[in-house]
Amino acid sequence: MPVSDSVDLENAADAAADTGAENAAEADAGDGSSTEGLPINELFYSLQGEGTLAGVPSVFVRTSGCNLRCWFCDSYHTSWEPTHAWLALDEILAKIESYDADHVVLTGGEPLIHGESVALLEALADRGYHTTVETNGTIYRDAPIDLASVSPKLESSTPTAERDPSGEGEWEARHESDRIDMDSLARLVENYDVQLKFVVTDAEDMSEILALLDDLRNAADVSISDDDVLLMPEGATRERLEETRNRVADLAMEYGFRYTPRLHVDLWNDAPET
Ligand SMILES: C[S@@+](CC[C@H](N)C(=O)[O-])C[C@H]1O[C@@H](n2cnc3c(N)ncnc32)[C@H](O)[C@@H]1O
Ligand SMILES: Nc1nc2[nH]cc(C(=O)O)c2c(=O)[nH]1
Ligand code: SF4
Ligand SMILES: [Mg+2]
Repeated sequence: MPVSDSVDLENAADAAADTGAENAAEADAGDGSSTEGLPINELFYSLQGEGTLAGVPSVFVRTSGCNLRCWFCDSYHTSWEPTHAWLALDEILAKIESYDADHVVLTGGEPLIHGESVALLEALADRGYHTTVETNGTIYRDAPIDLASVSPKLESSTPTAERDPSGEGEWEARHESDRIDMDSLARLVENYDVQLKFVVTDAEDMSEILALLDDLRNAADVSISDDDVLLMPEGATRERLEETRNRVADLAMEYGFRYTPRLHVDLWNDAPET
């Protein structure tokens, strides 16, 4: 169900030169109070494809800019080569309200690098929407979030020179040092309903997931159920998912975690606005 009424990227010429997180974050006054709107890469209506709400019709708001660079990022034009239109909150809300949906998914890029995401979430809560935020878990913000869909990044996401999609590993060290922030993860699980959604390629990812869960259970003063831990196969295309999904399903059964499909990839492959 790709949607025709997508955001206008034609005015984004300046923004296209943007390196991502740095410039996008400049719009944030640093105290979560920026008023410049948000850099929007796409805004569309689809089915939630991942996690415990898979299958729920939802409006997706995809901000641009990210503080990490996963080599496998399925949203290349929000991270490695960001493009976006700057939209005022009113414009974003009007587009969301043009769809007949109760659920809104705020994603990116990394939506929580933008202070203005808080204002958007507050406006959505005022209007009665259920909000999911898809986040890499490195940034905590206080906002009305119904489901924090947190996807901590494993070592297997790091863009080494061999895996870098657009360079020779320039982001490797920064990604590796920033990908886990235990304090932010603990605050997220303490303050929100959370699903922890790990992108898994093979069995080598599992020891890191177990160690991270141990650390997080020690750091947070709430309990974390294995039911809230989801294994998601790595793959931005149907072809790639064919290689990973059964392996990951077997790992979910072996370790007693949930498996989540990537419904949108099954349905629409890697088409934009799906
Ligand atoms: C593009 S990210 C945006 C939100 C946030 N930056 C994050 O990573 O959680 C949305 C979701 O897609 C997942 N993802 C990105 N690329 C993927 C891939 N190639 N295979 C499986 N999941 C992927 C992320 O882990 C995250 O759960
Ligand atoms: N259909 C659909 N479901 C999704 N759930 C999380 C997504 C994301 O990119 O954050 C996503 C997405 O891009 N499409
Ligand atoms: S953290 Fe999310 S948006 Fe950023 S590069 Fe990784 S998958 Fe892409
Ligand atoms: Mg996606």
